[in-house]
Amino acid sequence: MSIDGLPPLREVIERHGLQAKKALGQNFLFDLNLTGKIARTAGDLSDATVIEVGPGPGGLTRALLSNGARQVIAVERDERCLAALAEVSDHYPGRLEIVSGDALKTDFAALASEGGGGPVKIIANLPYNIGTELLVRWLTVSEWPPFYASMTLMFQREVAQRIVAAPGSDAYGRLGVLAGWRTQARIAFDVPPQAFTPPPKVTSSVVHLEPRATPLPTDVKKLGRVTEAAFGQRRKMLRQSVKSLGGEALLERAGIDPTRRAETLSVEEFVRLTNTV
Ligand SMILES: C[S@@+](CC[C@H](N)C(=O)[O-])C[C@H]1O[C@@H](n2cnc3c(N)ncnc32)[C@H](O)[C@@H]1O
Repeated sequence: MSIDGLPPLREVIERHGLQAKKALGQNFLFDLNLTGKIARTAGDLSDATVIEVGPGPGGLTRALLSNGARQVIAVERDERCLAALAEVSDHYPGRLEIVSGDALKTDFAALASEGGGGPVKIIANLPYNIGTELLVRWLTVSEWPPFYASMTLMFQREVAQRIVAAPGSDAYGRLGVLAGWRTQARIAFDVPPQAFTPPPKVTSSVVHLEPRATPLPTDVKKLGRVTEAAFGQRRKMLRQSVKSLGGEALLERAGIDPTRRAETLSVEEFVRLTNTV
């Protein structure tokens, strides 16, 4: 037995024949200290509805529940994992809802509204192949403040660095502007490849994001067009890179020096530029 009273994860995996599938981005976490650390990064869960994407055999799910999550709603695509997850659900009666399906086809706001109330916290060791796409969807939800109070998510470190990047750094680009527009994001800690089974090729990082207290209103599609143009030619001066959107005249109207480059603009300046287009 593990400290949570359930069988050790390695045994669960073997008993249910859960060989990791690469196509599903399956890199499992067995270390309860580590899954506990991820759960604690999300803060107090006792009042929360937690949404987890990709519970797999239930390593992180178990940590969320043993760290007191009032309710966990977990969306898993791999039907082979459902029996193992049902055992976790039996161990924590009434606290784990398993949704069998594809996260990319899931309406998370609707799912959250079916929960028992309290703040919604998204916590996941995401499959790498769909992690960025899911994050972008959650950042661009039309209702603001959003349905979630926070997101605590595992990414490849390189992606995590792009999410939290500040102006002036090489990692700063479209993803950083989008994340900074809507949230305050920080890297909580790194996780080495050998913490996973099987180990991925690269180091991972847990990122914690909270919606900005003061929103920066703009049109997300327009913001996307501006950052695409600006970072499409990131080494060029803005008067050149945003020429198709109005070039020098636009930049002057927005009060931005046309000789600057995209990577020097703050998120607030990108929003101002977008609202001037
Ligand atoms: C990196 S593993 C994490 C597993 C487990 N949470 C852990 O930490 O050990 C990613 C999980 O996401 C699941 N997954 C992959 N694509 C998915 C999708 N489109 N929708 C829902 N789950 C998906 C995989 O089957 C796998 O269980």
